[in-house]
Amino acid sequence: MMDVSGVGFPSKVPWKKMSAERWGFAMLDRLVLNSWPQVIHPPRPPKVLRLQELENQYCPSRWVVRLGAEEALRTYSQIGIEATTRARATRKSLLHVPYGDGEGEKVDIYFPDESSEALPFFLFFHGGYWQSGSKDESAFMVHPLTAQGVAVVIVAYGIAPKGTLDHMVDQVTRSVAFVQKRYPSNKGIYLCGHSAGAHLAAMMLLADWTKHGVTPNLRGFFLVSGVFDLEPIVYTSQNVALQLTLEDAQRNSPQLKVAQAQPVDPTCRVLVVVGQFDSPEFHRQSWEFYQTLCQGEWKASFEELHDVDHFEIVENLTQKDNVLTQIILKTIFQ
Ligand SMILES: N[C@@H](CC(=O)c1ccccc1NC=O)C(=O)O
Repeated sequence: MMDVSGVGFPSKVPWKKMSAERWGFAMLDRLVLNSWPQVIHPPRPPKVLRLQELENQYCPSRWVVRLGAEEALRTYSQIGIEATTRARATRKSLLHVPYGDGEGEKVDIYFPDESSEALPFFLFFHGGYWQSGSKDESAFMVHPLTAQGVAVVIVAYGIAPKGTLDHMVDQVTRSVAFVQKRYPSNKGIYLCGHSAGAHLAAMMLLADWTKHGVTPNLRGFFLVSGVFDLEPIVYTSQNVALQLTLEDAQRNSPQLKVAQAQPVDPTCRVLVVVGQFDSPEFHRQSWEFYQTLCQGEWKASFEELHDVDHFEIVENLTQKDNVLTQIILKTIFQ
């Protein structure tokens, strides 16, 4: 018998909705990943099977239970486009504002009705495995947040294969510094990222602001269904466009570095949140990152959101009475 007693699993995954075959693979994969690179007994399964399962774990659309994978991706994109069209038509905004000289280094800023600049600023970094998505389809949360007096900034960054991950991290750092410089009387800067965007937001926990001539007034992080240890990504098809070496992946893994980093402001909140229907690997990534934050001096919390998958978790930010929208507003106005 395999000893699975050490295989910690922090959350309620929808086992009932998951086929026995998927459950078996998921468990097998946890055993392999948790013991990687040591040899485990009984012998490891054939390499091809492990790679297939890794691929599966890191393909969020395959874990959507309410829709087929392609339809889930289409719906996500459609809701993002609709929310962005509505935000641009109904909110006061500054669109395509450059935060740097590089191609595509632009932000869209959406404002509440009041004309003050002494507002909380909420920056959003979209997902898409650092190789898809754009600010032009990612203004999900603009309506409910601006309605409550929060300025929302949707950030564009140069995706792969043109952009490298190191460059994306640098761009995101400059976008945060830009907002602080442009709105020095802000009432707090809050960073939110989804999936790959949560990784980019988490890298800001490690940023060296001295190089940027400003220390942003960072008051909170919302890391939604993120990837914080990039090593497994190297072995998936996502790496065809990304071309990460193991060293690139380690250098850009907040999971490996955040325990040693010092918060600029120890009262800054870090919320790690994952959807109930995210894959076991996504649950592991979020839970382990949260645990590591707790070992350091970060004021971290963890939420598993009931009855949502990798895409609904962000789609629902279009709604004011959604649980995550309410958590965000409570954190900002506590
Ligand atoms: N090709 C991926 C797409 C994906 O992962 C994704 C798409 C939109 C927003 C976030 C995503 N995941 C991580 O960044 C999939 O099929 O799930």
